[in-house]
Amino acid sequence: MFTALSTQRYLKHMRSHRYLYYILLGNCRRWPLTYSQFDNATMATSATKRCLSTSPIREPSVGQMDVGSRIKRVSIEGNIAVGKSTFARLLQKAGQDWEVIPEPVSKWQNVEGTSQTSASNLLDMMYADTPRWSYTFQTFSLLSRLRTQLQPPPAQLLHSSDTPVQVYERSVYSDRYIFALTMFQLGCINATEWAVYQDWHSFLLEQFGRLVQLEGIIYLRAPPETCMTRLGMRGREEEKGVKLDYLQKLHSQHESWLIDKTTVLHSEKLKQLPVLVLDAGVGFEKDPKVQEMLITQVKGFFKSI
Ligand SMILES: Nc1ncnc2c1ncn2[C@@H]1O[C@H](COP(=O)(O)OP(=O)(O)O)[C@@H](O)[C@H]1O
Ligand SMILES: Nc1nc2c(ncn2[C@H]2C[C@H](O)[C@@H](COP(=O)(O)O)O2)c(=O)[nH]1
Repeated sequence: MFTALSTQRYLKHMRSHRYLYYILLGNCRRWPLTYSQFDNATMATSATKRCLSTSPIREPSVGQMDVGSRIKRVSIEGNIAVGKSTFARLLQKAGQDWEVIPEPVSKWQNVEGTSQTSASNLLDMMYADTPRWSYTFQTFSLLSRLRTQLQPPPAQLLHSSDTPVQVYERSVYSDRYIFALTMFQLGCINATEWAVYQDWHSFLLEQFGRLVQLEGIIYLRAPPETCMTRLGMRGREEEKGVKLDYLQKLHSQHESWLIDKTTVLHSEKLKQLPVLVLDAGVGFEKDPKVQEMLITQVKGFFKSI
């Protein structure tokens, strides 16, 4: 994460960004919980303690930073219902040195209200009236992804002797280059909203610099028709109106960004990011042999980046 920064430069960087960092991370809530925290009941207590803690954010100590600099960060990208969460759970089970952090969908489904207002389901609102709510949705999804990517690694990764990796389900990059861009191209975000969103995005990423950079991307690739079938199987209430042509559009957007490299990106580093393309069309859920093959590819990729 901080490979090119010396400890001193890193400390200076953290100090100069402390204000923004505190605003975004608030009172040290790890948000959202990781898959291992979801899955492993024995970790629930410590996860809850971490989430409820009102102590300052978990900034790594100087000693931790040397180890922290070894931690790699990778995002899992792919179409809606391609199997990212399923694959993420598989990764979490396979690697003790991997922390897999889910997409904060539940936060979008339950935007906290105030004393005067009740909570709202922004995901539902976005699908129900896409032109009205897309810009609001993108600003909130960007903020929540930024929070996710800024979470310092847990101690277990800092003390790892192997290849520690933080794996995010989607990223601030897919927020812009897949969804916000698609919404703009579909006319659901107007030119002014698109300009404002991009300005925010560029500014925040510039401010946070290396803290939100990735070392690699895993692209789960499958035909949109497969995703449509899986979306139906999952049966998420808010997605009932999603049509195949929307998934086809998102598929093309992923292909332009990660395969054809024709998407106009704001950073050279992002263009050079290594991408592991995995065939997610195969049914790996109940096939231990396919799972093993996928994990082997992922391990090789993590070592290579
Ligand atoms: N490789 C796969 N083969 C068959 N079904 C899958 C596969 N991966 C996921 N699924 C199923 O597809 C649906 C969507 O998967 P999910 O992991 O929630 O997708 P995503 O996180 O990409 O939206 C779920 O019902 C899941 O059980
Ligand atoms: N308009 C947007 N929709 C988004 C974005 N990120 C996720 N989503 C939607 C797509 C799904 O309905 C749901 C969760 O995604 P999964 O692929 O994990 O099932 O949220 C976004 O940035 N913009």
